[in-house]
Amino acid sequence: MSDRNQRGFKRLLRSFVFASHGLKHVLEREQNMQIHLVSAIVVFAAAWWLAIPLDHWLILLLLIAGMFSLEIMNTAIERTVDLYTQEFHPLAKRAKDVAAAAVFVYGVFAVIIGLIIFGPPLYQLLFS
Ligand SMILES: Nc1ncnc2c1ncn2[C@@H]1O[C@H](COP(=O)(O)OP(=O)(O)OP(=O)(O)O)[C@@H](O)[C@H]1O
Repeated sequence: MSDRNQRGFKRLLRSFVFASHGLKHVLEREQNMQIHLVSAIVVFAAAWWLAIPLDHWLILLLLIAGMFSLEIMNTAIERTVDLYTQEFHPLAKRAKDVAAAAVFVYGVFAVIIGLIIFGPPLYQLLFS
C-alpha cells in the first residue's frame, strides 16, 4: 500500500507475488478449486492417452483456464460479501448464489464440450 505509485519491473513483480498469494489461498481453502485441479489433471492425462489433436488441446486449455479463473472470481466475491456482512442477508445470499451460478453454467458447457471432444476417440477405443 505504501508505494502505490511505484512503477516498472518491481511493481510488476509485486503484483505477481500478490496474485500468487490469492491463488495459494483459493487452492488451500476452496474444495471446489481442488476438485477443478484434479479434474484438469485427469482431463490432460486422458487427452494425452487418447492422442487428442492440437486444436482440441487448445480448447481444453481455454476451458480449464476459464474454469479456474471463474472459481477464483467466485471466491473473491464470497470474501467481499463476508467482509460486508457475517449476518444472514438476502442480498448476500443473492450475490453468492449468482456468482456460484456463473461457475455452474461454465462447468455445464465445459462438460458438454468435453463430451464432444472425448466422445468420438473414446467410442473408437472401446467399440472398434
Ligand atoms: N451472509 C449470508 N447471508 C445470506 N446467505 C448466505 C450468506 N453467506 C452465505 N449464504 C448462502 O448460504 C449458502 C451456503 O453458503 P456457504 O457459506 O456454506 O458457502 P459459500 O460461502 O457460498 O461458499 P464456500 O463454501 O465455497 O465458501 C449459499 O446459498 C450462500 O449464498
